[in-house]
Amino acid sequence: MVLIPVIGKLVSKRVVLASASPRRQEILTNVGLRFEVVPSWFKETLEKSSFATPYEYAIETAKQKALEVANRMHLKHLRTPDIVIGADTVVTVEKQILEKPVDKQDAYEMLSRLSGKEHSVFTGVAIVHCSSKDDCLETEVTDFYEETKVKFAELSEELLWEYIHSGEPMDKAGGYGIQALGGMLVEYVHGDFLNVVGFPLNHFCKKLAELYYPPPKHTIHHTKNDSIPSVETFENLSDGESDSSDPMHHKNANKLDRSGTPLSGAVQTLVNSCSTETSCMVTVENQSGVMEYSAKFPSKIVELMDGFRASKALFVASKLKVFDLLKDKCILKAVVVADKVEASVHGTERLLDACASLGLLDKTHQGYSNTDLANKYLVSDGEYSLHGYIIHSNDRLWHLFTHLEAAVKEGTMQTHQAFGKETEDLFQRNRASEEISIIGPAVTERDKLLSNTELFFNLGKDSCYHSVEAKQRFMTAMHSIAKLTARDVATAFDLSQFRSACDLGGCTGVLAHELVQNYPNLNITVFDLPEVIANVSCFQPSGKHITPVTFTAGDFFKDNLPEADLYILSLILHHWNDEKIHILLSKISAICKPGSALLVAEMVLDEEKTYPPTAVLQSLSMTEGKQRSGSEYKQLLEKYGFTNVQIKITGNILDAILGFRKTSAH
Ligand SMILES: O=c1[nH]cc([C@@H]2O[C@H](COP(=O)(O)OP(=O)(O)OP(=O)(O)O)[C@@H](O)[C@H]2O)c(=O)[nH]1
Repeated sequence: MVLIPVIGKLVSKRVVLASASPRRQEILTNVGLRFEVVPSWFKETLEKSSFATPYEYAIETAKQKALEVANRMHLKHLRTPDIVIGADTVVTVEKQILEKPVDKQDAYEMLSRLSGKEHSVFTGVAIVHCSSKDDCLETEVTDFYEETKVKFAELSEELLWEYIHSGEPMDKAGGYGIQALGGMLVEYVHGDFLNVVGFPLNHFCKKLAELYYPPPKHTIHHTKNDSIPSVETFENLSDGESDSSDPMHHKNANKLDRSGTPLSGAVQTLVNSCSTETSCMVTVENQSGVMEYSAKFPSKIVELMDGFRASKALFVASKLKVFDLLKDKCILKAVVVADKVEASVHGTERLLDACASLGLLDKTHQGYSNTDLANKYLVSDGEYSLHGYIIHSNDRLWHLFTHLEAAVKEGTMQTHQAFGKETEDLFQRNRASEEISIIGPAVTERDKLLSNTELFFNLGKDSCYHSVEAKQRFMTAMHSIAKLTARDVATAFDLSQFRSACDLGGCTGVLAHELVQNYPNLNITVFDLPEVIANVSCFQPSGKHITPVTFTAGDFFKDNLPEADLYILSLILHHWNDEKIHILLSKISAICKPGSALLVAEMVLDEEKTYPPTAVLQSLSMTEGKQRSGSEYKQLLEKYGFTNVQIKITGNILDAILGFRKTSAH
């Protein structure tokens, strides 16, 4: 979901695509952009020889297309659009610019020129921001171009004419459609494929990111990401001042913020599917020149309404270990799966079909098999398995969230309603003792039983978690999330200056192991409650090159903390109330020597506190703690004597915040 936030910046805007090209419409619709289509009347008749380069010609044509639409809409007193997008694609070969063929002969000449050669495809794009002042249209144009090199195979006369007679070349720059039959003519493509098709989506998103997010602040560092388009390009961005969706407002922006983003990994993929807008408004002009709008399906709302069904299908398939059955390229028919999971054939078939529709399974006439996504994240013993977290979501969070209405009305967690009277009693007892604990550093019995594992999952205070089996289930859930996030947290900053680190509430030690991998000279201690430490052995990585991590049992509210140059709080702060945070951060601040540091890993909210959805939705559990924005984390760390606070939006579930201890105590 890395792209969605950038596209999402346009959600509240009236966006118009000034193009009749169905390909451009499709490319933009596919990524969830909501827009109207108003084809441009601008004639592509600019004098090519007056442009020094083909891309300048393409950019200018794109600009004129967009401006023509902006002006026309304004003049006709239609509500002025916020943004008009224009594009123009040309092909160049041997210094000649080729546009769409005018007839078959023209197509023949174009394709003959391209045969056996490499050529360039340029698409110029113009993004025109419009505003209306004193009834005058004001525009601000941002433009760019993208070049892709394409090599054609040698084309025989017979093939050429057959292709031309297919009719495909006629509305396409250079006389071919790479996305269809024309793809058979192509030997290689160097660069953005979609640019050839008519719209350079990747570059467009980068441009939006530049426009809608201010330049990086000195306090926010950017994180590498090995996927393209990368987090670096869209993700490690910070929103601006008051109106984060207006590029004009970003020019002087200097507040800390996170990008919008999602998401990498399976959890983010799931969240993404809920944050996508896929409806598209098409505008057509009727005989009397009046624009008519026809709204397509409100897919986002439908997706949200169906969200619970999709979640439950995933949960049940995971619980029945369907994805384990179908791992290792195994293909099974529904009847076989039903037999193995001891369920009805009828029900299993429906469940498998649901999973196929959600992109978790592939269905062929041979049967069902895991998609790559399922193989990576849903098989229970996979390296990055989310199975533990999914089971936890089904067994615990699902029940909590069925009481959301009451939770909202009362403003409290609904653990007692969800899990029964016994829980309620325990909850009450702990509430009382918690109040006492605020006065001093003592913690409740319940707190002692909880590690950050539980806190992250908003488990609340219910007795079911006292059993060893239940604790291991939590730890498995926590472990799976840590596996997904540890790498990005560990590499968010250069930590090579530190010799010792202590991960407070570090649970099974996933982050600790990742840190040692990256910094082999780092001695790291995981400090967590005795009940947690007692269960960590089965979660440890094996192999001869694994550097050991030290596990120390203790309570970070009560006991002395191990000495270290670097303290780590991963998924701790968001859970606790201000009093508990005061106790903890005062303690860390006091033990930190000048030059040592505190690394915090949390989901960092944007300044409006509406992004990322994972964090915002988690707040609905009504725990005592809260999610914070980048500026709030900065302030919090500074309050406890940490300076030079840096924030990295990783693009993963967890972001990273690093602060250095000042020379004198605060
Ligand atoms: O491989 C492919 N190459 C090009 C195309 C399509 O070609 C046209 C390019 O023409 P232009 O940029 O002038 O755009 P129009 O279609 O005329 O629409 P406007 O309203 O924007 O002027 C474009 O449609 C590409 O998609 C292709 O499909 N495959």
